Amino acid sequence: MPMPPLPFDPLSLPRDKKQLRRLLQAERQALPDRLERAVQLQSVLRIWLATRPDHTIGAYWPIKGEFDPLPALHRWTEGSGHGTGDGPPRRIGLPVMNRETKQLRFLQWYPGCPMEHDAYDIPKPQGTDLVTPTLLIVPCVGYGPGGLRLGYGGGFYDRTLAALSPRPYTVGIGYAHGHIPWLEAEPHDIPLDTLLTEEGVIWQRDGA
Ligand SMILES: Nc1nc2c(c(=O)[nH]1)N(C=O)[C@@H](CNc1ccc(C(=O)N[C@@H](CCC(=O)O)C(=O)O)cc1)CN2
Ligand SMILES: Nc1ncnc2c1ncn2[C@@H]1O[C@H](COP(=O)(O)OP(=O)(O)OP(=O)(O)O)[C@@H](O)[C@H]1O
Repeated sequence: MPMPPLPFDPLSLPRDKKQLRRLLQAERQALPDRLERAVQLQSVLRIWLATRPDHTIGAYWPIKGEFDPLPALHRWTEGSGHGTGDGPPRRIGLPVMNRETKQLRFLQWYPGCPMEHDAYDIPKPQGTDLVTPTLLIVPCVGYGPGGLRLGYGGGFYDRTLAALSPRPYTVGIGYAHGHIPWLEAEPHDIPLDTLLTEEGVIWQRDGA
């Protein structure tokens, strides 16, 4: 289903990364039809997940108007191995920041599990099992060509991905207004494998 045009002017995006992050977050909060876009993105994510072989997925608890991936993921946990009905259990992990290494680890989450706040006041699971996701759902403030991602500027995902072996598959998720056609990679940027918006699978790395 095509969405109505976005009410923002992409030509007005500032070149300065700090200002760009701030503007895109304000645009996201101000999206007049964010609910409709979120519903559309839930369905894009749910359908895309059905193509994946994973049993453990790392996600995030939405903040600052981010898309909430947890409804689609919770539904995913209720299915099992490629529709055969009896695959291994499916698990969701949420990120926990390590202050020293500035990397993320993932603790199992299920609806109603014990939670506490992290250093940025983001809810995180408390005392649940550490999990090893084979797929990471990565929230994007913005995104550029070739799977390039703009986050909040902490560098947590890049650091985490640089340290992980094997590296999980990464799917970036965000609303279409976050498209920055001229965004350029910095040396530490690790491109995403796939990008999803409410408009569908908008990018996929060759061979991914
Ligand atoms: N929902 C969600 N959870 C997540 C992330 C994310 O992007 N989204 N992260 C992805 O890495 C990690 C947390 N990273 C974050 C980094 C910065 C800020 C933040 O609020 N930054 C302030 C500026 C703070 C400063 O300059 O010191 C801001 O944006 O106003 C929040 C989360 C792990 N959890
Ligand atoms: N692998 C790494 N090793 C060391 N420093 C890194 C690494 N990756 C990123 N950084 C540092 O983290 C900082 C923020 O990176 P960047 O601007 O790419 O953040 P971001 O991806 O937008 O944020 P986030 O992942 O937290 O949402 C940069 O100053 C960068 O030097």
